[in-house]
Amino acid sequence: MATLETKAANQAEDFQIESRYCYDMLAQIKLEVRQLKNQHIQDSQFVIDRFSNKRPLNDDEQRINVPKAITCNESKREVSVLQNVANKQVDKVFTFDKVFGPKAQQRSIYDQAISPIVKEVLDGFNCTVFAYGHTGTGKTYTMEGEMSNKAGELPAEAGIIPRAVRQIFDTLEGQNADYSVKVTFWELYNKEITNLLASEEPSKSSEERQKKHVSLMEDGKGCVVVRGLEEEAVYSATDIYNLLERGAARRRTTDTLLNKRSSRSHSVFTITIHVKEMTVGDEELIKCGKLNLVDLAGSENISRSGAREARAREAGEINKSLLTLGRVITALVEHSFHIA
Ligand SMILES: Nc1ncnc2c1ncn2[C@@H]1O[C@H](COP(=O)(O)OP(=O)(O)OP(=O)(O)O)[C@@H](O)[C@H]1O
Repeated sequence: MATLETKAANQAEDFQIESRYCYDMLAQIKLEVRQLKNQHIQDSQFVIDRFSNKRPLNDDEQRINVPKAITCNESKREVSVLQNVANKQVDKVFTFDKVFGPKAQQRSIYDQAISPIVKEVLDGFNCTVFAYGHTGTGKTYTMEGEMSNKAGELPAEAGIIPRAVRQIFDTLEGQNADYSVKVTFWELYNKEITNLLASEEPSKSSEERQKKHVSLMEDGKGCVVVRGLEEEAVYSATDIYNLLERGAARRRTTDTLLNKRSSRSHSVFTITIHVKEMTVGDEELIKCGKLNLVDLAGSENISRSGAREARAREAGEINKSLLTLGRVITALVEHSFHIA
């Protein structure tokens, strides 16, 4: 009899295929939701862009000659999943807003897919970028990559988060703006939220630390807030890189058959920017934009990842939450009032 976890895993997989999210060991899907909402726009509107990014084969995969599972056609914006059914090649073709092949560099993905979103955040919009995909496909690499080198320069392998941070500070400083920037970084593991930026309290046991409750609540205005999560004020890109390094090192990861350092949690890094605008008369206008950068835990085929017992339960939780997220996004796209 199928366990609840296995059912959730199977449902998640079916969902991914049915809802045209092509998934595969080698394919990484980035899904981004931009919520256009600020002081001047009352109605919020959602724009969904889907990007597909295929990572290159790693050394182990090349050594054992892993067969090609997908191909990308960047100009046609298509990803084909290669399938052989009863000795017949029956490929499935998926179309995206933009497809990045295995040779795509971190910089080009950022410039084409993310930089326009960061500009909107600086204009006072709230935007969210999700990295979504099968385990081991490069979500954390794309979101974090290499943070920054000692000289504070961006290395070629820097991912979306360090690049977004750099763009935000370069723009604000270039405009000579009167601004403040705050960040939060937290992870959702099973049903527990952990503040990844909490200061170290070596005297306290992990049990005691967990008692400091951080929980998801509704604020009564239809918005979700994370209660107990303190925002950290930051004054430079380097401040954020230091915090990020501390936070990223605390994320729960484990060794699976599909990824040596697999993230077992969803992580959410949020940058909130307040910019003082010109004043008219006595009125002072503050522009506020928020950028959420979400690195989701990998959707997982439990048998292929080698997960057992607690790990299989954990994978079940991951798949269940991804399934729910998928349903929420589908409901937003269809402007439904209810989530099926
Ligand atoms: N474009 C790329 N170029 C080179 N190496 C990559 C690329 N994408 C991913 N990798 C490497 O592949 C491995 C798996 O990537 P990563 O940990 O980012 O996957 P993930 O999707 O976050 O997995 P999980 O869901 O299990 O956490 C890492 O060693 C990473 O450095």
